[in-house]
Parts: sequence; C-alpha cells; structure tokens
Amino acid sequence: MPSLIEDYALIGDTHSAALVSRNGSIDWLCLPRFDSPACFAALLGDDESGHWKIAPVEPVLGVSRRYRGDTLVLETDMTTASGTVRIVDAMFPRAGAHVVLRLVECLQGAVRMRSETRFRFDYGSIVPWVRRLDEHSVAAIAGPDSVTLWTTAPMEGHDMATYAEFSVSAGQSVPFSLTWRPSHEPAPAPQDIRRMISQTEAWWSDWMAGCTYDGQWQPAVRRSLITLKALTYAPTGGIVAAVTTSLPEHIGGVRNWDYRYCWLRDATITLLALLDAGFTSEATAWREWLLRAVAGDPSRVQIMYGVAGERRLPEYEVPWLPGYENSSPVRVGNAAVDQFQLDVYGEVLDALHVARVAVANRRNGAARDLFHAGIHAPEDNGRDDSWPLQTKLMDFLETGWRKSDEGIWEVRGPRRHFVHSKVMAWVAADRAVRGIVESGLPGPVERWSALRDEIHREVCARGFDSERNTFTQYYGSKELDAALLYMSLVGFLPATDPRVVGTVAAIERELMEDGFVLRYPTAEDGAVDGLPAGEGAFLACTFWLADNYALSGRVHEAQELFERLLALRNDVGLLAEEYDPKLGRMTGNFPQAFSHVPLVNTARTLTEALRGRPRSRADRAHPPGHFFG
Ligand SMILES: OC[C@H]1O[C@H](O[C@H]2O[C@H](CO)[C@@H](O)[C@H](O)[C@H]2O)[C@H](O)[C@@H](O)[C@@H]1O
Repeated sequence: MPSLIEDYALIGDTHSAALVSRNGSIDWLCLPRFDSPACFAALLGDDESGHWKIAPVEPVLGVSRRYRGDTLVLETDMTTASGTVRIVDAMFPRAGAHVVLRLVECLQGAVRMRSETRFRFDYGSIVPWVRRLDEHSVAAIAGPDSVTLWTTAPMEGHDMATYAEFSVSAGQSVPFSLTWRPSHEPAPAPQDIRRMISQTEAWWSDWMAGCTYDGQWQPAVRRSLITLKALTYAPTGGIVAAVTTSLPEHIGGVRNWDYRYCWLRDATITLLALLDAGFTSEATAWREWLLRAVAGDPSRVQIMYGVAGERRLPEYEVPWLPGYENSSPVRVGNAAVDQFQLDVYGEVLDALHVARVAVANRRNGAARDLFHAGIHAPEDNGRDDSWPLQTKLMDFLETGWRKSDEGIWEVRGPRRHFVHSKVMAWVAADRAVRGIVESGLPGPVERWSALRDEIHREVCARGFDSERNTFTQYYGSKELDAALLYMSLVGFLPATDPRVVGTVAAIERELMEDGFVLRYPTAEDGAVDGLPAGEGAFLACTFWLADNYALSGRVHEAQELFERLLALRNDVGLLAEEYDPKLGRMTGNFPQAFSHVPLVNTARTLTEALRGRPRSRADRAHPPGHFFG
C-alpha cells in the first residue's frame, strides 16, 4: 500500500525526482528523466510495482524528518525500542550522474536495519534480470535500462527482490547508491557516497544563496522555491508541472493525469516566481527553451511540450497498475497536448514582458528600489530576441482570440468562450502594446491598442452577469469559475472594481468548501469538463482569493486564508495540486508547481499589503516611472 500523498518527501537532481515515504520507502522514481518510465512505481500500485525501502527491522515507534537547511537533502529519523537511526536521502545534481544516494546513520543505541529493493522497470511491468557484479553491487538490466545498487552491507536476492540486512550502532553509518545507466554502457565505479551527499548539500545551499526574497514567511517561500527548482530540467531549462502521473484529484476517481511535462502556463508562472526571487539563470534558460520549443508556425503553438521540447505526448492507459488507492486509469502522456488554450498566449507574452522590464530596470540602476530590492535580470545583451516571436503570436491572436477553447482547466468537454481565456488574450495585447509604448519596440501600436480595448469591452459585456453581479465561467453561462480571480492579478480590472468585488463575493458564496476554493462546479453529466463530478479544492485558486483580499484592502482575511493554506503543507513544506477538505487529505499530483508558485506570490503580495503597498503581478511589471501610474 502506498502512503498518504502528504506523507511523501521529494528528492531530485534537476533531471528527475523521487518520492520518499515517511517509512523510508522510495515509491516513485523515473530515470533518467522526469518523464522516463518509472523503475519504482509502488505509488500507483503496491510493493510489487517497484520500491526501495530502508527501515529498521523492529517496529518503528516514531518518525521525524526534515530537509537539511535550504537543500533537497532529506533526513528521516526513526526511533525503535533499541535506538534511533537517521536515513539521509538525496539525488546527486550533476549532469549525467543519475544517482540516488542513501546513508543510514545510527544516532543512538543499536538498530537492526533492512534494505528491500524491488526493481521493476517500465512502470512496474518488467521484472529485470538482476545479477551480482561484485561483493558490493548488483545490476538490474532490462531493455534499454540498467540500475546498479551499491552498498557496503551484504546483499542477497530472493522472492524477486534484493535484500541487505545489517546492524548499526551509535556513530556508525552504512552507505547505499543506486545509479542508472543505459544498459549497453559499463557499470559505474563505486563512489564516495558521504562526499557526494556533502556536495549535494553544498550545491543546493549555493543555489539558494542567490535568493533575494526578503518578505515574511521566509521558510515557506524558500522551501517552495527549492521545490520549483527541483521541477526544472537542467539540460534544457524546461519546467515540469509535477513529478508524478495519475495521483488522483478525487480518491478512487478517474481524474488522473500525467504532469511530467512542460506546460507553457505552469512553466511561465514558475519562471516569474523564480525571477521575482532573484533566480535569473533559470529565467534565461526557460526563455531559451521557450524560443526553441515554439519555433515555427505561431498558430501551431502547443500548450505543453516534453522537457526537451518534444511535441508528441500521446496519452495511454497503463492497465497493469491499479492506480493510487485504486484510482484508475493510470495515464502516461497527456491528450491535453492537442488542445487550444487561449490563455497561454497571455501567459507567455506577460512573462516575456516581465523579463524585458527586468532587463530595463537593471540597466537603470535607479529603478531598482522602485521595482523591488535585489532583482537581477536575465542576461542583458541589449536586444529582445523574443520580440519577433511575440509579434508572431500577436499576428495569430488578432483573429485567434475570437475562437472558443478548452481553457485553463483543459476541459475535455466542448470548447467554450471561457472568460478567463479572453482576459488572458487581453493580457497578451496589453503586454504587446506596452512593449511598443514603454520599451520602444516596433509594432502596430494603434491596431493592437484597438484590439486590447475591443477584448476588454467584449469581456465586460458578454462575460458579466449584471443580475448576479459577477463575471461568469464562459459567455452566456450562469456558472462561476475561480479562474476569474485572476482578472485583478493581471491588471484587467482593479481588485476594488465593483464587478470584481461582486465576482469575489459570488465565488465565496458558491465555490468555497470548508474555507477552500473549488475551481468550478463539477457536474455528474460532465457538461463542461467532460468528466464525472467531484474533486478537491484547488489550492492555486485559494491563493488567488487571498491575493484578491490583499489587493482590495481585506488584508486580515488575506492573512488568515494564507495561514490556512500554509497549514496544509506537509511536514517538509510540500503541497499537492488539490486538497479534499472532507477527507482532510491532499489530492492530485505532487508536489505541484501550480500550488507552490501562488504560495510564493501570495507571500509577496501579503508582505507588501502589510507594509501598506500591495501590488498585483501586473503592477510589479512596470518600468521605472510607470510604477503606480
Ligand atoms: O481537469 C482536466 C485536466 O486536468 C489536468 O490539467 C490541469 O493540470 C495542468 C498542469 O498543472 C494545468 O495547467 C491545468 O490548468 C489543470 O487543469 C490534465 O493535465 C489535463 O489533461 C486534464 O484535461
């Protein structure tokens, strides 16, 4: 049985990641990339689907765990009647390494330990051939994959698993490593695990030293930033939405999707959060990734790509895995890749606008204080290489904005004229106009200004229900959608505008469950999203509600809601996509960028609100002189 979602911690090497349970079991690991087939998939099945557990042989009386400082090096302390052991878990963040590092240290007394490894390649479907290489290592091989398990403890194989039993007394430690390689390459030489763990720790600490965030809630924000960094794919600059597939949005249900890909929407907001906290090289890398990935016909821009920019991500079901707590199907790939989602144009143009403003502000040193202390801009080569792309996207949008789409929630029902999508089309036009007016870039400013105004007028006329005093999910609908909370954050209307205030009130009335926000009402007939009813509260939407409170002067309520959200984080600061208030459990993929980004943003907005100067995401992206204009 897998653990509760919130009982997992993340380790990663910015190529892939693993989930480690509180009981010392790695139940999810894909090598060598985030989206490679899992070699441990117990998360979506049981131990037979592949796992690697290191734990005391005798009953464990207590567990506590933490990351070492600002790193992704995990320490899990387990206490038994005879002593306390610490298991240190990490992945080595060096290109081409693909190594999981585990060190068992005895803190007190003496403890008998067991390591149990069930190698199962291809999402639990292949039991590989396991052979001993020497006294300290075994290799599991099947098809293209091979992993080598190395330890100083004696190993033996039986019942289709590899075991190592050993005792540790206070002061002693036993190292383990698991290294992936293509099966045609020679096995790796043994390495110094303790040194590699120290190097991993130093690598994360060095990275975090670049953080310029100086607001309140430092520990939560810093942990979220580390988590976001862990979701980046170092070789290309791509950013995955989460490290898992098919953790259910509704326990026992079918809302199970593969998130190990790079959504333009999710990646863009992740980039903004990292950039805002001073991490410019990730911003540069993502910008380059974006330019490569979307190169070609702007009307064929996809809403998501593989981490290296792959365009085909065919979705298929994995029938041999029962799914997390029998939530089936388990899916690999994501059919949303073929959807049309208008909002991504707004997200992309906004992100490129923010990056451009950051460059301009860096050039003008005096602007630093106005923008925010300590921001560093992406590489400043004096040009905006991405402007041609932006103008091409605008060329498409001039007519493309009139199309119905699948929207931010990637509905699998019919296309609609979603209000959030149109708002984001407005964002695209607005940022393009500002590129011309504020940054002096070439373009048809009058035409795009007219387009911007036309979209605004249409949304206010066709997307607003004056009887109920609220914007609606799509043109002509009576339904609500929490994505409408985005309007004030991107500058479409101020949070104090009566229509936004009315929308917030309607969402509070109709979309809140036990103090958290649902993204939209789901229905048994799947009229809008094409899926059976029922899912958890959507954490990002709940953060957006807190932002709206902060921006409209309801600072106390904003803080209260934010604290309620922070309390949902697990013991190591991680959030899934959703939370089921009835079950009191996290649901959906984990850990999720789309939850950690809003955490970082709301902390910033709230810090500024408490200092008497709340700013929306749109307010922050003004060049000097335009700040509060
Ligand atoms: O609810 C149906 C859709 O759910 C997934 O999409 C969600 O996750 C994306 C990645 O975080 C996010 O960008 C999107 O806004 C969310 O709705 C799933 O990936 C889709 O295939 C599915 O249709």
